This record gives sequence, structure tokens and C-alpha cells, in this order.
Amino acid sequence: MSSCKVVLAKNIANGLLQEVQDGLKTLNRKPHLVGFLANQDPAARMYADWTEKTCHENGFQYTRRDVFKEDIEEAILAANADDTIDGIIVYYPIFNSRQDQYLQQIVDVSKDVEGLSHRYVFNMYQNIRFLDEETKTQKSILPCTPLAIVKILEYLHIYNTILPYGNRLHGHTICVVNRSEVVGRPLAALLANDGACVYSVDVTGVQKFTRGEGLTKTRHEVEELDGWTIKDAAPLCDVVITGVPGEKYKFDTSLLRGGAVCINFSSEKNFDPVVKEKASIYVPSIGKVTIVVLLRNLLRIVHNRAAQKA
Ligand SMILES: NC(=O)C1=CN([C@@H]2O[C@H](COP(=O)(O)OP(=O)(O)OC[C@H]3O[C@@H](n4cnc5c(N)ncnc54)[C@H](O)[C@@H]3O)[C@@H](O)[C@H]2O)C=CC1
Ligand SMILES: Nc1nc(=O)c2c([nH]1)NC[C@@H]1CN(c3ccc(C(=O)N[C@@H](CCC(=O)O)C(=O)O)cc3)C=[N+]21
Repeated sequence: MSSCKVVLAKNIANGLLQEVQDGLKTLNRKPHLVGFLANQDPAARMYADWTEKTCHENGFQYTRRDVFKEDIEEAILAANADDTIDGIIVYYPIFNSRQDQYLQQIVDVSKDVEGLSHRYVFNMYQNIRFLDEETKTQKSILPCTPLAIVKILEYLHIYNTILPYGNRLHGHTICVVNRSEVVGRPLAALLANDGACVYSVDVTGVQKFTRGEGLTKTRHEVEELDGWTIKDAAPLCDVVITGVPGEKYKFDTSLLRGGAVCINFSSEKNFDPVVKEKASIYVPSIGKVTIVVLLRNLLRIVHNRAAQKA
């Protein structure tokens, strides 16, 4: 018998959904999200379908627009100019090249629910939390999947609320297996900005993200750990977060510290079921939380845009 507690995303999502529904009540209309699908990726289609379902169940308007690659740029510009649209999500990858980064930058910042615009990305890496740093009424937008993982760590009480906001991961050592620009690297930065010591692992090696001994720095810094592999990093960690694409990869359970918390955000199961014999808590997937965070971001940009107009 293992004593591991398996925590399902659905249960975490429900609490956040309550918060989103309360926020929605303060508006007297349905926010409108538009999703652009311009690829044949089954994961993107599935994500779009779930988003549509969650929107419709919770009083949001969702429209999926299927477009050809060659029309995506004009389609985004038209949505930017359309006052009936509050939020825009573009499913990636489309071109699988720098053209995708170009497309991320043409979505109007005031409609960018995924927080991929340069201003939001800059704020995240620089640990700037508000668009209006003096009055602090407009929160900056954080990318959905990294933020979903933060919300999961809050739910699991890994964030220690005895500590001041911004330092609540102090004392935790977290391994993130994935350093993509959309999830792994922003996640490592966010967790380190909140006080954790983060080992970021990918195929090219291991990097350490921290705010220094005693959290003396106001934002994280990064150190390349030459010669390190996951074998050096994982055993040091009380939380392990995986996001490796492809069904072949399995995290080596023998590297896990007894009682560690395991969270997987990949579409594939990166942990072997035997992980339950060693972990204290296991979250096998997070997609449902990501979608609720997307709706939370949508409410936030609606709020921010109204504040900027006033
Ligand atoms: N649950 C959610 O909300 C979301 C899930 N995903 C899923 O997460 C997964 C990753 O997505 P992306 O970051 O966009 O993929 P990506 O392909 O851009 O990045 C993959 C990362 O994993 C690393 N990696 C690959 N093999 C590795 C190995 N054996 N050991 C260590 N690192 C390795 C790569 O170096 C890279 O840093 C996919 O399965 C995707 O569907 C993506 C976005 C949201
Ligand atoms: N601009 C953009 N943002 C994205 O966030 C984005 C994207 N493009 N393109 C496609 C990928 C894929 N993606 C997933 C979301 C949830 C699960 C996921 O884990 N879903 C299930 C598990 C699988 C299942 O139930 O079959 C769950 O957590 O319950 C996977 C993959 C987001 N993506």
C-alpha cells in the first residue's frame, strides 16, 4: 500500500472556477474569447475543444476560427480591431519557426489572454507584477500553463502563507524538466522569483534559477551548471515538475527524494505509476487548471482595459 495522495486537476480547477464565477458576476456581459486554429495538431484541437466547453458551461462566449496559415496574420489584425472580441488565443505551433514569435507579438496587448506579448514576458522575467507600478490596480498577465502550476502549488500548500507575498516558496527546491520558451523557462523564473531554488533541466543541460542566498535579490538570476545532469539535480528536490513531449520519456523514479511532490504538465504521462510508491503527492495532469487560469486571465484583461479607458 502506498501512502501517496493523487490530486486531480479537476478538484483544483473547481476552486478557481468559483473565483472566476464571482468575478464574472461583477460584469454585466459575457466576455468573448476567440481561438485561432491554424494547425493540424491534435493536442491544440483538444485544448480548443475543452476551452470551448469550459467557456460555455461558465458564461463566457467562445468562438473558434479555423484559418489557413497564410491568412492567420490578417485574421489576428481583424480581431484586434473588432470591439466585440475581448480576448485572443492563437494555438501554436503554426509555422514552427520564428514566424510564430512574430505572430505572438501582433496580438494586441490588451487582448492577449496568454501573456505572450513582449511587455508581459518582460514584466514576468523582471518580476514586475503590475502594469501601473505606482497605483497597483492592474495586474500584469502571466502565461497560463506556468500560472496554472503556481496555482496548483498554492492549492497543495507548498506556498507558505506565513511568509510575505513574493517569498512564499523560500526553502523549496524544485526541479522543472522542460525549458521551452512557452512553459519551462517562464515557470522556472516565476518559481525562483517567488523564492524557490529551481533546477531547470532540458536536453542541453541543467541551470539553476534563484534570488540568491537569503533571497537578497529582487529578481531571479540564472547559473549554468556545467557537467550536471538530472541525476545531480532531481535528488535535491522536494518538488519535481515534468513537461517532456513524446510517449517514450519516463522520469527515473529512483532519482526521486522520498516524499517529494510530483506534477506532470505534459500531454504524455512522464511519471511511471510506481512513482506513487515514493511521492507524497502526485498530480498526473493539469490541463483543466490551465483552462480556468485562461478564463481568469480573460477577466483580468477585461478589467485592465476598462481601467485604461476610464
Ligand atoms: N497542460 C498544459 O496546460 C500544457 C501542456 N503542454 C504540453 O507540455 C509538453 C511540452 O510542451 P512544450 O514546452 O510546448 O514543448 P517543447 O517541445 O517546446 O519543449 C520541450 C522541452 O522539453 C525538453 N526535453 C525533451 N526531452 C527531454 C528529456 N529527455 N529530458 C529533459 N528534457 C527534455 C526540451 O529540451 C524542451 O526544453 C507537451 O506535451 C505539450 O502538449 C503544453 C502547454 C500547455
Ligand atoms: N497558444 C497555445 N497555448 C497552449 O497552451 C497550447 C497551444 N497553444 N497549443 C497546443 C498545446 C497543448 N496544450 C495542452 C493543454 C492541456 C493538456 C492536458 O494535459 N490535458 C489533459 C490530459 C489529457 C487527456 O485528458 O486526454 C488534462 O490535463 O486533463 C495537454 C496539452 C496546450 N497548448
